[in-house]
Amino acid sequence: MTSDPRSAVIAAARQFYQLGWMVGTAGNLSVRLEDSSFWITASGKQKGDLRDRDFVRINPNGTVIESPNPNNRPSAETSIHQTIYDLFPDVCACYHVHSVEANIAANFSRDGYLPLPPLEMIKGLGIWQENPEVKIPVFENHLAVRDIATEVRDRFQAAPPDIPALLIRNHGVTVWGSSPTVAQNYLEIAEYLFRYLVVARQIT
Ligand SMILES: CSCCC(=O)C(=O)COP(=O)(O)O
Ligand SMILES: [Zn+2]
Repeated sequence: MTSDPRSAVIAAARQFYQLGWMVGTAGNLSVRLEDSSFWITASGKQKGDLRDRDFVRINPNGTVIESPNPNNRPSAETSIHQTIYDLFPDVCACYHVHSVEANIAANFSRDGYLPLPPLEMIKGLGIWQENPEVKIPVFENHLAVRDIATEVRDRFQAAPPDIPALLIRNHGVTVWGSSPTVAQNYLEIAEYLFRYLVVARQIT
């Protein structure tokens, strides 16, 4: 029997919380199951000590199909996860966090993209090029999260992203991968690159 994939998400959330990326209930993490439904963190949960009961299971059309606690509401940002799973059939985990560095770095963007530094770490995002010119898409933050999700869908259908990540300005980063471990690695690399950009601006 395979273990419940929520355990990997709970461990990741604890680490991200300790890194200061999920303070004050910020962020939401999801994992997709074989039947295409996905578990997502319930809205407003403290992310440092999640339990299996702190999730909601969503079917691909966005409706709740399982809630271990009747008081749980799906993450307010479920529509973004739903959009990513719909656009990318091989994706099994989608992680969204709020770091200080991501919010500063997003403001270095131009014309809806943030160029990333050509560091060796880029290989960890699946780009194996000499002096890679990689950019992360940056979306405006909207009070109506569905508007962000619609913009993500429209833009990615027209131009798929270089890397499995997007930024929402003054909000945070979202990454996705083929498993919780892959998504965690992508998130750690993205945050490393944001930190690099912020520090580089300070010393150059
Ligand atoms: C203090 S976090 C504000 C909402 C947000 O951006 C977020 O990531 C958490 O929302 P959720 O509904 O998933 O708790
Ligand atoms: Zn958020």
